[in-house]
Amino acid sequence: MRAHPAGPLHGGLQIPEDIGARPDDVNAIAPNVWPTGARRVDGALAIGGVSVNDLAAAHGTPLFALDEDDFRGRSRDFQSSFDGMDVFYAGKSFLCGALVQWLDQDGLGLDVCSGGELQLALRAGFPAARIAMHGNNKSVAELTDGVTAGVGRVVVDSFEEIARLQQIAAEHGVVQPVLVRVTVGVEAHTHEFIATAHEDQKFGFSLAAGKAIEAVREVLSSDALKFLGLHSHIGSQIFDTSGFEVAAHRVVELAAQIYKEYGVVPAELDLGGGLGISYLPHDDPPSAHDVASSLREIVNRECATYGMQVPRVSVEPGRAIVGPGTISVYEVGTVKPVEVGQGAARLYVSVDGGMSDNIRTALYDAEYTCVLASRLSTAEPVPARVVGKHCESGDIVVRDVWLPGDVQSGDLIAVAATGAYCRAMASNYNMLGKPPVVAVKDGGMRVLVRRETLDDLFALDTTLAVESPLGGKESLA
Ligand SMILES: Cc1ncc(COP(=O)(O)O)c(C=O)c1O
Ligand SMILES: N[C@@H](CCCC[NH3+])C(=O)O
Repeated sequence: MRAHPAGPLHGGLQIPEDIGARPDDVNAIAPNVWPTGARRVDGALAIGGVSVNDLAAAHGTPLFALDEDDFRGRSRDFQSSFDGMDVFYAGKSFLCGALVQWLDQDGLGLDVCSGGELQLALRAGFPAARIAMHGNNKSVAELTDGVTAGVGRVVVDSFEEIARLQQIAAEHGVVQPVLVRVTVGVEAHTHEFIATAHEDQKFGFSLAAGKAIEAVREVLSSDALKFLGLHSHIGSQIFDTSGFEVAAHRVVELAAQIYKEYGVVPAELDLGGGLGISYLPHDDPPSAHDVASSLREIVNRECATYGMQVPRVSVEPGRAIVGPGTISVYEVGTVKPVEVGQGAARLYVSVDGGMSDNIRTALYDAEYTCVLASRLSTAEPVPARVVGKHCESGDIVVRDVWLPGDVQSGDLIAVAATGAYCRAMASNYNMLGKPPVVAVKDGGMRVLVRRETLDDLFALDTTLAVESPLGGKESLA
C-alpha cells in the first residue's frame, strides 16, 4: 500500500463551506443506515458475518454485498405489517433469480415493469398469478407474454393499451384482470424525477381530467377484461406520509364514484410503493408498520363515509425492502487533494466503480453514507468526495463525506444502502462490466449475480465476438 503524499489538507487549509459538520466518529457504523447487524470486526466492516476484506479478496471490487437476512427480514416485516393486504415487491429496484425465489417462499407478490423483468420472474419459477405488470408503454409482445403466462393483473396506463390488451386477451380466450392506474394529482415530497402522481408527466390516467373514470368505463365494457380495481403510485423515497394519505383518500373517492355510477365496487386498491429509507444517519423514515396502519385507517374510514365495502389494499415497496441491506464495496485507486477556492481543499478519493454502478448521485443528487471499511483509522478526518473512474466530472459516488486523512490506494470504501436502483440501473459506460451481487449470511458468501466480464461485453460486438487476440482471457475481475 502506498500512502498519498502529504497534501494541502494537512497544510492548514480550510474546510469547504458546503460540507456538513464533521461527525464525532468517522469510523462509526450507524445502525439505521447499514444492514442489520453490520459492525466492525478487527477494524473491518462486516455484514452478514463476512468482512469486506474477505469479500474483496474472494470476489474482487467493485461489488455489491447483499445481506440475505436483512432482505428477508424486511420483506417479512412488510408482510406482517400489511397483514390482510397484499405486498408486491417492486422488481425494478433490484431483481435476480434467488431474490425472486425468496419472495415466493415468503408469500409476497411481484411488480414487474418490463418483459425482461417478467421473464426473469417466470424463469425463477415465480407464480404468474402473483405478478402485477406495469409500464406506460408495454409492447404487444410483452402484453401477450403476460396474458399467456396468466399474470394476476395488468396495470393499464393508456387507452391504447386497454384496446391492445383487450384484443390480445380475446385472441387467447383469456379474461384478463386489470387495474387502472390513476394520476391522483399529488405533489410527492421527493426529487421531481422520481415523483409520479402530479399532472403533466407520463404515468396514469388523470383523475382531475376525468380520464381515470373513462378508462374504468372502457375496461368494464370489455368482455375480455375484468375490472379488478385502481392503482396509484405517487413517487419514491418519500418520508412524509401525508402524500400517501391524500392519494388513498382520492383513490377511495374515485372508487365510490365508480360504485355510484356503475354499481361496481373495485375489489382492489393498490397504493403503490415509495416508502423512503435512511441514506444518512439523521434520516428518519416512517416504518412499514406505521404506514400500514395509517393507510388501513384511511381506507376504512373513507369507505365507511361512502357506505362502500372495503376493497383489498395492496402496496408495492421496492427500495424499503431491498435498499438498506446491500452495500457497495470499492477499492481506492488514487487520492488527490484539490484546492476548491477561498483557501479550502477537499480530498478526491477515486474508486474502481462510479456512475456505472451507482447513477443516483449524478441523476438525483442522491446522498449516501460511506466509510473507510477495510480498517480502522485514527487519522484526523478530512473533507472528502468519493468519485468514480469514469470520464465525467459528474461521476460522483458520495459528494460530501469526512474520511480519515490517511485514506490511501488499496483501502476499501463501503457505501451504505445501495440495494435499490444501483445495480438495477447500472450501465457499461466506458466499457466497465457490471459488478457482481454477492449474498452474505451467517459468515458465508454466495454469488447471486456474477461479475460481467469483457468477454460478456465483446460477445455483443459483431466484430470483436469472433476472435480474441488474448484467447478470450480478458476479465474485469
Ligand atoms: C408503479 C411503481 N410501483 C412501485 C415502485 C417502487 O417504488 P419504491 O422503490 O420507492 O418503493 C415504483 C417506483 O417508483 C413504481 O413506479
Ligand atoms: N429510480 C429511482 C426510483 C424511481 C423508480 C420507480 N418509478 C431512484 O433511484 O430513486
